[in-house]
Amino acid sequence: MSNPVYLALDLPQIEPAKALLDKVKAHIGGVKLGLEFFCAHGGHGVHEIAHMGLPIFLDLKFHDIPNTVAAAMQAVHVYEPSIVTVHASGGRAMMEDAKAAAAEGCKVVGVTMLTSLDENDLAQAGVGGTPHDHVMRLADLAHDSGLDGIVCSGQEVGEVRKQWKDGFFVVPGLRPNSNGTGDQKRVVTPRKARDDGASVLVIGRPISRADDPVAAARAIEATL
Ligand SMILES: O=C(O)c1cc(=O)[nH]c(=O)n1[C@@H]1O[C@H](COP(=O)(O)O)[C@@H](O)[C@H]1O
Repeated sequence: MSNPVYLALDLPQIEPAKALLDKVKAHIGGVKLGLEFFCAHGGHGVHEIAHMGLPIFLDLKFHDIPNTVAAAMQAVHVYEPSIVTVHASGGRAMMEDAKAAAAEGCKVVGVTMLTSLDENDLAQAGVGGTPHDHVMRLADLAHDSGLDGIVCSGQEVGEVRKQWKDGFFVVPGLRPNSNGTGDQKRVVTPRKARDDGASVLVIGRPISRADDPVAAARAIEATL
């Protein structure tokens, strides 16, 4: 892929979302439509964005019993996504069935530990060890379940890439500088994530909330 940046189009209104995408599309490689977009605009909104010509990453983070996730995976064939997310903590049978139900050529990736969490959050949930341990454990499970790759932070992607050489790794929680990490706790720069082996760089607010989104997208592209 020439440009690994997928813009997270987390916007509550469809027309501003389309206008933003139209402005920055020359400087990104794809678009990520997540829970906020899907709940606000539904399948119709996905089709409208797909018509703009960029690959679609449908980030609905499926997490349910295997039968339900497999049916949901079949239902999203209609959007022809290039990437779909499930939660790796949904377990082996769920991931196996999700991958079996995915369309040919669609990458199914397992969300390991959200980039908004740190070691304290793990401890509060009763999970021992470091984020690194937790991500590596779930990466092994996702690999053994036949997924194409995982979602993890840029702080782990280098180690995961060493273990899973042909994996497809999606990295969010990216900040081009130290300003405004917001709700993200495990952040790195886009350049570091790419150098450490990320396949896709998910970037939202550093572009969508910038005073000049085109300049922001261009500046990120120039660092890669
Ligand atoms: O699956 C994701 O895309 C995801 C996983 C994760 O661990 N952390 C994470 O931030 N994301 C998504 O990546 C995007 C990050 O947005 P920004 O923090 O605005 O760049 C959001 O759309 C999140 O839903």
